[in-house]
Amino acid sequence: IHLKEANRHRNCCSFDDCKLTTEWLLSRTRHRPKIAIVCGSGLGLLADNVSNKQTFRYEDIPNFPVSTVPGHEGCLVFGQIKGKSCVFMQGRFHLYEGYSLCKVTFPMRIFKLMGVETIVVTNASGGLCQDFKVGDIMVIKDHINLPGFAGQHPLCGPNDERFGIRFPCMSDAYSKDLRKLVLDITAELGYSNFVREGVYCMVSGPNFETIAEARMLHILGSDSVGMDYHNTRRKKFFFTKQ
Ligand SMILES: O=P(O)(O)O[C@H]1O[C@H](CO)[C@@H](O)[C@H]1O
Ligand code: HPA
Repeated sequence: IHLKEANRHRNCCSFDDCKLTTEWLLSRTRHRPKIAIVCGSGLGLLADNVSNKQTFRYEDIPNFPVSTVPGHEGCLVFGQIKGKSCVFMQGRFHLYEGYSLCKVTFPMRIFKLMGVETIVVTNASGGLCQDFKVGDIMVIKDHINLPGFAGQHPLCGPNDERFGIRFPCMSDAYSKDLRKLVLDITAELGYSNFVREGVYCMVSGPNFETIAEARMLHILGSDSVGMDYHNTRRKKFFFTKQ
């Protein structure tokens, strides 16, 4: 038990650590998801209505951190939506919980090893754009990784090419096709008046921004700000709810 607890905080994000966790999961589920959905604060209910549901508590998964924030259930849920296998994170990890960014992003490596190709990330965030209203949904088209500027980055350290290249290109981080799909579908549903596109800025939290900080982030080009690490590569996109 002590070792299990220690591993939650130990970095243990090596290829072998990730392989162990992936094999543990794949030997316990028949699901082979191609889509992963990360549920932000209060959005865990997205996983409630999947068929053939199978749930693992984070505390039972080797090397997985646990959720410590209210509104983050702490479960990995496998299931099908319209016949497509998906995996949901009911609760994500944050830098402000005391986890390293390597640990915060650990599930992304597991998803990659499991064969996931598309990641949908959702979170609660603060609107900076004057046109946004409380409750609007923003589809993220690009981001500013503020902690990354100060060396807080999960890809710092030795690079294992099995996970990807040393210098990933980020000029097309969020899939244009998927973003268009969201905008088309929400328009069809008549939601266009509260669905926006914009630039998300990550800060470490846990305090919300001062007025001066919020103004600065807006001047720098951010439309919304949150404490969630979403630094992703291709084929991924995410929503953020203001
Ligand atoms: O939806 P989540 O991930 O919780 O995002 C944001 O919401 C919480 C603050 O209200 C913080 O955790 C912040 O990161
Ligand atoms: O206004 C905010 N700022 C940072 N993180 C947040 N998460 C929810 N709202 C906010």
